[in-house]
Amino acid sequence: MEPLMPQMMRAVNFAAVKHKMQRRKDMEETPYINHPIGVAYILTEEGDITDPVVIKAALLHDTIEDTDTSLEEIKKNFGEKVAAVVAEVTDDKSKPSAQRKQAQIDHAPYASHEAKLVKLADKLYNLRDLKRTTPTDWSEERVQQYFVWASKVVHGLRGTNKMLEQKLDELFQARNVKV
Ligand SMILES: Nc1nc2c(ncn2[C@@H]2O[C@H](COP(=O)(O)OP(=O)(O)O)[C@@H](OP(=O)(O)OP(=O)(O)O)[C@H]2O)c(=O)[nH]1
Ligand SMILES: [Mn+2]
Repeated sequence: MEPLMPQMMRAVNFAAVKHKMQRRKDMEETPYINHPIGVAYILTEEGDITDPVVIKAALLHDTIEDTDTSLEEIKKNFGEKVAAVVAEVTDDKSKPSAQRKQAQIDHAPYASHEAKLVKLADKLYNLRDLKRTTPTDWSEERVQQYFVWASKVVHGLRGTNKMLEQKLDELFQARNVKV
């Protein structure tokens, strides 16, 4: 087995190369790669997660959805397990947004433990990002709707990681969103 350090560096570099043209929707146009790195960091730092499959999947979680990356490419470079988790957290972008949002709510309870961890950290990052700054062209109502929707997805992810769920609940409660 290849040592862990080069394995992790390959994942972080792959994500950086794939997301290099992409920016977040905030006014500062933050580099998109801050998000997948931040999601992986939430898992190690706040979730106490050390499973390399989960951390690699977190680093790679938006590559298929948001870049030209194929599932085959993830398989070839990172193996079947990581690819399966990334596939599980990838929205079908050929579907309209409302259907994709509903699908996340419907599928959350049936996701693997690994995929649930990535989804919890992804939501935690994005909700914190909404607290930090509002994406350009989002109304206050849209922000609130995102919190309400995220709480429904998180409902289906419960029983996975106490610490992450606790921190998500604090964010929902601060917005008066029922948990
Ligand atoms: N809060 C926030 N989100 C931003 C920003 N820039 C990009 N995003 C991304 O936008 C997505 C949420 O925006 P929506 O309009 O609801 O989703 P959509 O792009 O998939 O239609 C998230 O995708 P995702 O990571 O795939 O997660 P999810 O929303 O599908 O769970 C998030 O990562 C930003 O500045 N702030
Ligand atoms: Mn994401």
